[in-house]
Amino acid sequence: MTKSKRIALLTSGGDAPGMNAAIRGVVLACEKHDVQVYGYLQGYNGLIDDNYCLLTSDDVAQIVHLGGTILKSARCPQMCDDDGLKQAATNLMKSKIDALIVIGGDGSFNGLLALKRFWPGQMLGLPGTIDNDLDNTDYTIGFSTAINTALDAIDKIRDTAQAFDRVFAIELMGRHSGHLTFNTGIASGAEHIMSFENTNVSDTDKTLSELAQEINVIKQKRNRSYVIVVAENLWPGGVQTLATQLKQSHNIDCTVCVLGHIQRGGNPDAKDRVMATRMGVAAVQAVLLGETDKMVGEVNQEMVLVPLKTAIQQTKAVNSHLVEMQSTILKG
Ligand SMILES: Nc1ncnc2c1ncn2[C@@H]1O[C@H](COP(=O)(O)OP(=O)(O)O)[C@@H](O)[C@H]1O
Ligand SMILES: O=P(O)(O)OC[C@H]1O[C@](O)(COP(=O)(O)O)[C@@H](O)[C@@H]1O
Repeated sequence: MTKSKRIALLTSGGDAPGMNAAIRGVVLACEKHDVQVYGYLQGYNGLIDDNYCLLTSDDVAQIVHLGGTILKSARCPQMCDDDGLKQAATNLMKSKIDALIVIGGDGSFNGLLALKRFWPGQMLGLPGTIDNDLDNTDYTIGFSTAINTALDAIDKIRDTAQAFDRVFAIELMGRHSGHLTFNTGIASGAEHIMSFENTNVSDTDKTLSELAQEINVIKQKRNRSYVIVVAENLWPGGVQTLATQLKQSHNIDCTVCVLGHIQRGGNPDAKDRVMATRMGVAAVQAVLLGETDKMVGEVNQEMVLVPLKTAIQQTKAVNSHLVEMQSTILKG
């Protein structure tokens, strides 16, 4: 790649701690190779509205430790129709962009593949989502930090739960995958994990009775706190409904806490900062080598390039050993 090459960079979908570290990695690697970085703002909206700023090492000097994303993020429905895609392609061509790097989740990668129909440039994706649901990478940017954030919150809930011998149901994010719920549940010593991988919601009465029985057994042995972690979008009606049903059907008081967007914020931990930086640099190297339509992933601590199509073919399953282990050491 010669001096005049241009890379467009944007963050899309749910923001994730470590996105800024990835942005910094891209910008610093580009500066080493005299590549200009066009930072498009607010996800794909920036491409459609031609809203960008040129990024230099000065702009990324103090961001490695910051959560969120300096480029802002968004969900951009216009990318799902041809008019939006054509507008994005026109703007990329107008600025003579050679390659587009998108930091986001599987939806954002679908956006890249859709844009391919109208724009011939190189495309690279970096996995950025707290959900860790992208296949062909061991981890996504933000997952590790989100677990630690949730863990910190649950440890605090445990203190008050223990003081009152209360039952708590705590809802975790993850959209339709249980990576956050399972890992946080195990790390926090939750008495019960309710996630897609281990919970039958087709017969909620049965599941509820079994849960109530478990809670009662523990409470009879010795009154103490009981923490249930619940994946969002799992229980019909949500976690509040679960608590109401426990009271109505089994006379068990259950306090609800929805951790929500707190899991998306905060300073990225060391693991996310290092991995995101590596991924940003690896993406630029891939562009310089002429690669396209690939996701940069981390497998066994090595950077890998995976075709975008393969990366989004299926959602990454929660490690079955974790699910099995949990059912061995604790019911639920
Ligand atoms: N099928 C698609 N075609 C075109 N663009 C898409 C498609 N799916 C998602 N996108 C774009 O990617 C954005 C982010 O996707 P979303 O699923 O919300 O988050 P994530 O990238 O974190 O999975 C969407 O708002 C949209 O702009
Ligand atoms: O902030 P929003 O738009 O309500 O989205 C919430 C969703 O975003 C996430 O936090 C992250 O998901 P994505 O990375 O796929 O966008 C999910 O866990 C959650 O279901």
